[in-house]
Amino acid sequence: MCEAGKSDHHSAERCVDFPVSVVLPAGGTGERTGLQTPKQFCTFLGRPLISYTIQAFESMPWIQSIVVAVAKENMDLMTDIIQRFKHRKVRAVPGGSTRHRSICNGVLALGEEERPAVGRPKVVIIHDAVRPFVEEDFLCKIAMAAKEQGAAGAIRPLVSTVIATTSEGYLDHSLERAKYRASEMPQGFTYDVISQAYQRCSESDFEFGTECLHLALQYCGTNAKLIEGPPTLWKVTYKRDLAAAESIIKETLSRSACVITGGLAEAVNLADALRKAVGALDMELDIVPDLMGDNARCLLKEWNFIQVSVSHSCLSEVEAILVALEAENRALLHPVVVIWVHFSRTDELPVSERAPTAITELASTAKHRNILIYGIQLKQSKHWERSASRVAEIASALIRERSPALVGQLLQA
Ligand SMILES: Nc1ccn([C@@H]2O[C@H](COP(=O)(O)OP(=O)(O)OP(=O)(O)O)[C@@H](O)[C@H]2O)c(=O)n1
Ligand SMILES: O=C(CO)[C@H](O)[C@H](O)COP(=O)(O)O
Repeated sequence: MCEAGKSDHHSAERCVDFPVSVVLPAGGTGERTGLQTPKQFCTFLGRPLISYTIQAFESMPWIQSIVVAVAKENMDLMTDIIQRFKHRKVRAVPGGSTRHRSICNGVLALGEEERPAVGRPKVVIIHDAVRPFVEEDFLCKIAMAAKEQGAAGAIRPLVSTVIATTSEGYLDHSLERAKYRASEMPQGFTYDVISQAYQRCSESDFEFGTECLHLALQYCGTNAKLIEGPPTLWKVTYKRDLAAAESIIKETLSRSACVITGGLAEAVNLADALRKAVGALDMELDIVPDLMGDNARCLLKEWNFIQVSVSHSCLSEVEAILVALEAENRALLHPVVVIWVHFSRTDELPVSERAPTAITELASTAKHRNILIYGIQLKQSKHWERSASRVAEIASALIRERSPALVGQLLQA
């Protein structure tokens, strides 16, 4: 059995040693958001929601292929998203007029796979495109249970009581809440169970049904294993859910940063003071002298960089970070934040007066490459440690907000 709870690719790969493919229904219009754009194509930090969901699955090495079912009118848009964000395992197929029809098209497409390297899957995971936060250890449990039982699905406790109403709008009866669960996604099925369920189900199921697990039970006699999932599995349904999703994405990107000091004693002291101060703001800092050799691992790990420059140094250190980030193609999926902290001596003219436009110009070029540069200035003085906690507050706010409007600004600590 899987070493449940461990979110590392290797343990998941050891557990899931059979072919798994994913169907993402993304053919809806998102009427309940009240927006023109279907919610799966709404963008967060410059990237559509559907790309976040795809990326979550694509990053798991044991997922062999992903089929996305989209409305015909959005097929070009979807193809563009797949190319722009370099999704490698994905194929788009036409969706249907209901969610079940879209899922069925995706399952059929898995059976008609033409690429010889991608065989018919043992297990098919079905997951709404509008649930972007899927964790590997949980998905692993669903895949394993689906292989063993034929079907498995995520559940959550109900937050409200479910009641039945009379046709006149009065209370008929209420259900005992503790006995019931909300059925969420992902769900997993053996390929044979889900394909037979869709071959056998009725037009009425296709038109009005909302539950794939029910089709497996009714048409294949397969009782699904139910597994309680994390709260982040919730479905983006209303406009407020889009704001909540954006806030979770920003929070995930803001947990840590890499501080580059150049090895100078004053910069290292400042970096240590920053580390203490951001600790109180729930952020962790890695402090390195440069991004060479082993330290280059920060380029692969971090979305945020703080370059501490002392005295007369210029923006060349920031330029070097940009070159390194571009070489790694780091800003493809998320905007990367680079904060230049300039620590000047008391007798020195502030950068804002020496080279007022340098940071603005550099930031404006970098912004087109999805790298957001901000500047913070502080002077060495007896009270510089107090200023250091101010730098930490400003840096943490810039990292959390990732505001394109503030790029190129040189703020005073
Ligand atoms: N004909 C449809 C309808 C829905 N879906 C997908 O099923 C998932 C869950 O459905 P839901 O949240 O109901 O999405 P919408 O149908 O788009 O929303 P609404 O009901 O508010 O219109 C979404 O990823 C949606 O794109 C689909 O693939 N094909
Ligand atoms: O969670 C579910 C799985 O059983 C829902 O049925 C699914 O997400 C469809 O959503 P909606 O009914 O809003 O189209």
